[in-house]
Amino acid sequence: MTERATDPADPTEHHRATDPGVVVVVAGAVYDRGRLLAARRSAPAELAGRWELPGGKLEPGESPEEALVRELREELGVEAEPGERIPGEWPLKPGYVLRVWTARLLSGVPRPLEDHDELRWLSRRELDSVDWLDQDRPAVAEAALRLPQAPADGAHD
Ligand SMILES: Nc1nc2c([nH]c(=O)n2[C@H]2C[C@H](O)[C@@H](COP(=O)(O)OP(=O)(O)OP(=O)(O)O)O2)c(=O)[nH]1
Repeated sequence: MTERATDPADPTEHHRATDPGVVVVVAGAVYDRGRLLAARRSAPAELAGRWELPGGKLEPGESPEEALVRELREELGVEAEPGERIPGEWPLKPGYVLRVWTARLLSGVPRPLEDHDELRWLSRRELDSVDWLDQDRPAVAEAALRLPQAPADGAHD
């Protein structure tokens, strides 16, 4: 069984997830050095070849942040730390909504282990260079607004 949302219409809804009507998909706007991670789906056929934010369905008893950490570990082989939720909620297919959290890589190099066949790190000006799933575009636009500045060339820590 998959965990479901209470009020898919309420963008202020952060953590309640009990409505039997809607499946919550939690995805990560994973940032590293001023770039956003994009993942190309390998399945199902109708989504294959399109790009998305990595993540997956909230499982019963999990917080969204826990789900995100689990999904990024399973799909990409990395450890990540969730940050803020990106305000908003985006309908996917009927009965599914997308919620997005920012995330920062703690360790590992992302690899397309599950559900994806290619990964790319995109700078702000490269964000339109991949064919995002239509339903992800508003979330990606919001994620872009929060893209941390890349360290300046030659900058010292
Ligand atoms: N992860 C993710 N899924 C998305 C996005 N946009 C979008 O339409 N989807 C769809 C694809 C899938 O139908 C559904 C998420 O399912 P999934 O297959 O990624 O989730 P999962 O890992 O929990 O799936 P499962 O294999 O355990 O069933 O939402 C997105 O940005 N990220």
